[in-house]
Amino acid sequence: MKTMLAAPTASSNGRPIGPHKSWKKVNEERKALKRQRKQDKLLKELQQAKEAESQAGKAANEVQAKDKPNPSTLSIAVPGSILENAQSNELRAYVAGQIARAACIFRVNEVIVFDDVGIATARETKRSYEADGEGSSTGTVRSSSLQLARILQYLECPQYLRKYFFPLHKDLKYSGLLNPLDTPHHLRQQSKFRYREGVICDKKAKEGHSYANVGLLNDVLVDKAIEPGVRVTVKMEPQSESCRKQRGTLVSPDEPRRETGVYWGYQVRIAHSMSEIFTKSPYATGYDVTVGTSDRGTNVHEVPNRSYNFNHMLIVFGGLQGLESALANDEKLTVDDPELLFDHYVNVLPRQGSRTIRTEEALLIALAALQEKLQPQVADVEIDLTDLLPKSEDSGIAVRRDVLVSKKQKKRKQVEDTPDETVVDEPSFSKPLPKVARLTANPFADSSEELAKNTPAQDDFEVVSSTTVSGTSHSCADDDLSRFD
Ligand SMILES: C[S@@+](CC[C@H](N)C(=O)[O-])C[C@H]1O[C@@H](n2cnc3c(N)ncnc32)[C@H](O)[C@@H]1O
Repeated sequence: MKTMLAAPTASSNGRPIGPHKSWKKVNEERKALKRQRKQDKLLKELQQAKEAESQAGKAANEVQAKDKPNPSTLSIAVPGSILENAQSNELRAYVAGQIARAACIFRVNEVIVFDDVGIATARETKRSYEADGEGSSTGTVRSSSLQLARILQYLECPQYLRKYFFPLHKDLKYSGLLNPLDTPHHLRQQSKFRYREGVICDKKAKEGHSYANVGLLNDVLVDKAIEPGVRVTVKMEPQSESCRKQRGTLVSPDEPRRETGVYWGYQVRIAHSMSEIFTKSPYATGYDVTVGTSDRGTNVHEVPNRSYNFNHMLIVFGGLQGLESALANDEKLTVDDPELLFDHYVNVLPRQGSRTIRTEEALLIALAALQEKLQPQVADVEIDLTDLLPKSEDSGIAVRRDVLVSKKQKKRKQVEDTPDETVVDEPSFSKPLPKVARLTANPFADSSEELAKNTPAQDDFEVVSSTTVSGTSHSCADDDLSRFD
C-alpha cells in the first residue's frame, strides 16, 4: 500500500520548506501533541487540587489551633537582689546562669525577676525610658534585677539569634562563659524540626512576604510582610522537590509547645515590687495556684501528691532575708505574714544540713520536691521526638570536648615520638575549630574583629528592641529591656 504524502509545510513566502511528511506521521505527531496537552492539563489540575487541599489543611489547622487550649504553665519569681550578694562580676553572671538552668531543667514557662528591696540608691538603679502605666512608678529598675533579667533573656535566645538582639553590654560580659541551656528550641543547623525561632531579615521579598533567618544556611520565605529585626516563630513547610526555596509560616510562640509538647523556653518579666508579681501577670485570669517558699513553711512531705491542680502555677522565692522581708518592703501589700499571701507556704527541705539554703539552690530543691505535687489542668501532648531532637550526647559540647582531648593526646604523642624535634601541628589542627572557639570565646567576638577589641565592661550599649507583632512574634512589650538603659 502506498503511503499518502502530506502537503509540504510552507514558509511565509509560500515556498515549501523541509521534506514532505506522511499523513501517518502528521497524525501521530498531532496525537502525541494532544496526549501531551491532556497530560499537562491533568498535571495542572492535580497541582491545583493539591494546593486547595493544603490550603484547606492550613485553615483546618488554624481552626484547630484556635480551639486547642495551651498547656498549663509554670512561673517562678526570684528577686534580682540575689546577684548583689555575689562576690565578683563573674559570680553574679554565674548565679544568673544557675537560675536559667534550673528554669529550663524544670520546664518553667515564665521567670519573673522582682525587686524585694524597694528603696534603692541611685547607684543601685537604672532609669527607665518609659513611664509606668499607672504613673506611680519612679521610672527606675534595680540594676541587679535588670542584669538578672538580661542574662536570663540572653541565655534563652538561640545562639544564632543573639547577635541581632543582644549587642555588647557590660551586664552580659561573662554570659558567653555560662553553661548553655541546651533546650530543644536551640536547634543546630543540621537539626530537622517542624518549628524554628528566627528573626526577620532586611531583605526584599515578594509582596506580602518576608525572609527570616532561622539558623539555617539559607533564609526562609515566610507568609507575612513584617519589619526587619522582629523575633518570630516559624513553622517550616516540608521542602518540595520542585522548589529549592525553603518556605515557612509565622506562628504564635506558644504553638511549638502546644502542638508537639516540646519545651520552648521561658518568657522573662520584671516586677518592680512583690505585688507586681501578681498584678502584672501575662495570663488573663492571673495565677490560680500560688506557692511561697520558706524554711518556716509547711513540710513539703505533708503535701499530698497531685494536690496542686493548676492552670497557671506560680512559685515565689525570697532573697537573702527571705519572703518576710520582701513583703515588709512592699508598700502596696498590707498583710505582714507571707503565709497569708500565698495559697501554700512550703518548706521544701525540712532537714537541711546548712543553716541557710541560697535562693539558687532552693530553686532546684523546690522544683524537684514539688514535681509530684503538681496536677496541670492541660497536660503537654506527648510525642516521641527522639529522632527529631538531639539528646545531650549529640550536642556540640561532647564533640568539642572530645576534639580537645584528642588534640591534646595527639600533641602529647607527637612530643613523645619526636623528643628532639619541634612539634608541628598537623594541618587539620592548625585550622580553626569554630565550635571550640565559640565555647570559650566572648560570644560577641566572632561577629567582627572591631567589636572584639572593645572592652564591653566599660561601655554601656543599648539592647536592640524586638518589637511585637500580634500573635506571631514574641511578646516584647514587657520584656524588652532596652528601655531601662
Ligand atoms: C537565703 S534563703 C532565706 C532564708 C530564710 N530563712 C527563709 O527561708 O525564708 C532564700 C530563699 O531560699 C528559699 N529557701 C531557703 N530554704 C528553704 C526551705 N527550707 N524551704 C523552702 N524554701 C527555702 C526561700 O525562697 C528563701 O526566701
